[in-house]
Amino acid sequence: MNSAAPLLEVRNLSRYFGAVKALDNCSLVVRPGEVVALAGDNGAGKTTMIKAISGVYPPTSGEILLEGKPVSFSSPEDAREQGIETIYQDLALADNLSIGANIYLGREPMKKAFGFLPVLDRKAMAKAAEETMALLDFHVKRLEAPVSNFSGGQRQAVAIGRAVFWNAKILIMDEPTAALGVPEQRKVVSLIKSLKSQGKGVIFISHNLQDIFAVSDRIVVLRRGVVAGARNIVDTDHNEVVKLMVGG
Ligand SMILES: Nc1ncnc2c1ncn2[C@@H]1O[C@H](COP(=O)(O)OP(=O)(O)OP(=O)(O)O)[C@@H](O)[C@H]1O
Repeated sequence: MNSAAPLLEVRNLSRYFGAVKALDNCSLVVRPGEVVALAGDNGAGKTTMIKAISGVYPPTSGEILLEGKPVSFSSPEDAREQGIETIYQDLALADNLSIGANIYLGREPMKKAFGFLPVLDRKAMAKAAEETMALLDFHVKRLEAPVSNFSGGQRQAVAIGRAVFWNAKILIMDEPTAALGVPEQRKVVSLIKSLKSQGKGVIFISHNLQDIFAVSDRIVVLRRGVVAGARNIVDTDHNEVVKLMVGG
């Protein structure tokens, strides 16, 4: 059992959209090196939960604590700066750019050429790409190739690498394996394991119970906006999780 102090604590979080209680009094905890799966049927509140944690929606009520301190986020950029990075299914990569350029996307490193002219620091980008991908133990033949050349799993690695490079403490992943073939799903599962070993906290949404059981320490099941159950993965099985998801 992981008894470290929580990296992230969500306390009694609610988010209403008019009369719709998308999330009602939901709590969860993520410790360093822990993977927490967020599961639930369509409309259960998973997306609302990650959007509330990542600064997209202010909660209607409740508290978010990061390393024990209450935080509030004015935007996803603000959440990112405080260490919470969300990777959506579209990955937000610029396809025509290299891994290094994607890592620095919107935060391009500049250097002075000839003592005065600011130019892109391509060496810094290449170094970031090399070091980050090595840290994730993920290897591609040509680091400088546009990321459009890469497979779905490799692109997922680039998006994860970017978050790691910028010191994310918590990575939230929305269906990271959904659009991938089986070998690529395995790669992403091993990437998530490497995040664990670096002490990151991971929250991931998945409909795929096999992936959930392969990589998670705990599972939080939402149903109609409330936490239907939270289990250590070793204490539950597919049957129980499905029951929690559908109710009754
Ligand atoms: N912006 C919004 N305005 C009004 N209602 C919303 C909004 N976003 C979500 N909801 C409602 O809140 C509930 C939870 O939706 P949410 O998208 O969080 O579920 P989900 O578990 O992510 O579902 P899915 O697996 O289908 O993506 C649903 O009833 C949804 O219709």
